[in-house]
Amino acid sequence: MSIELKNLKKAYKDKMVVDHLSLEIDNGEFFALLGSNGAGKTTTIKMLSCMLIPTEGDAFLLGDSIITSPEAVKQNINVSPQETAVAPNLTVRENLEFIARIYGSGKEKARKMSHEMMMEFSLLDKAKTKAKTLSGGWQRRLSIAMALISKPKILFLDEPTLGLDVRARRELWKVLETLKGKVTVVLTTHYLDEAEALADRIGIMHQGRLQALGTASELKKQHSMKSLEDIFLILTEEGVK
Ligand SMILES: Nc1ncnc2c1ncn2[C@@H]1O[C@H](COP(=O)(O)OP(=O)(O)OP(=O)(O)O)[C@@H](O)[C@H]1O
Repeated sequence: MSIELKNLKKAYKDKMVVDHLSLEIDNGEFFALLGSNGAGKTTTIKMLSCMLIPTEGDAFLLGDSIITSPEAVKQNINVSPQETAVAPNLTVRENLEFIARIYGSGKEKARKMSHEMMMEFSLLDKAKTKAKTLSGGWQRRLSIAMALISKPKILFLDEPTLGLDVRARRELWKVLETLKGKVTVVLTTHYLDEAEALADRIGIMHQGRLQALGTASELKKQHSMKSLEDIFLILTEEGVK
């Protein structure tokens, strides 16, 4: 088991944002969390990545509790957040080296790891380009490479293809596909086709609760519907509890 959520809850005053979420995600699984705006996806990811303390409940990442062992959890994870994490005035290579150094690599090792990452992510010919001059798609690609340079066992991707054009999205999908089976990935997205194309399993959240869970074909079978979009619309309708 890679990730185990046990009755995870987050409330702001009397507003329940994540409502007793329980879920298990396997090692190497590519898991997509869907839900409309405000469903609680980002809050869930922030709690799992120890950026936000739950109001109640707990989660275990590779056996470590986010409440009692956040430092151990942080050793195994990384996040590519919604707002891209790249330093705009550093080049692609410098951004990667900077992160590798933060994670404790010496100068030579950081250089070597950055080179490997640039090869893996087809960033080599952009090595000397300042991040701020890259297109949104390439910035996001760099942000994911930066998140992977620490060799995390679990990677959280919050809306990785937000704002990208169709071609840039498809290009990024190819990159994400190469992660399958190697790293446990939890991805949030508003693109249902993205979840269907990439994820082993999909969870649909609505008002802080998990309304559905399964592979795309299981969800279609369960709801006797051909399209994930129709299922999503029914499960996330106003007033549905
Ligand atoms: N610091 C905060 N104080 C009060 N309410 C908050 C705070 N942070 C988030 N919320 C509320 O929690 C709810 C869930 O937000 P969250 O960002 O987790 O949703 P989401 O599913 O990621 O949405 P989106 O798809 O729009 O990114 C929203 O109603 C949001 O307004």
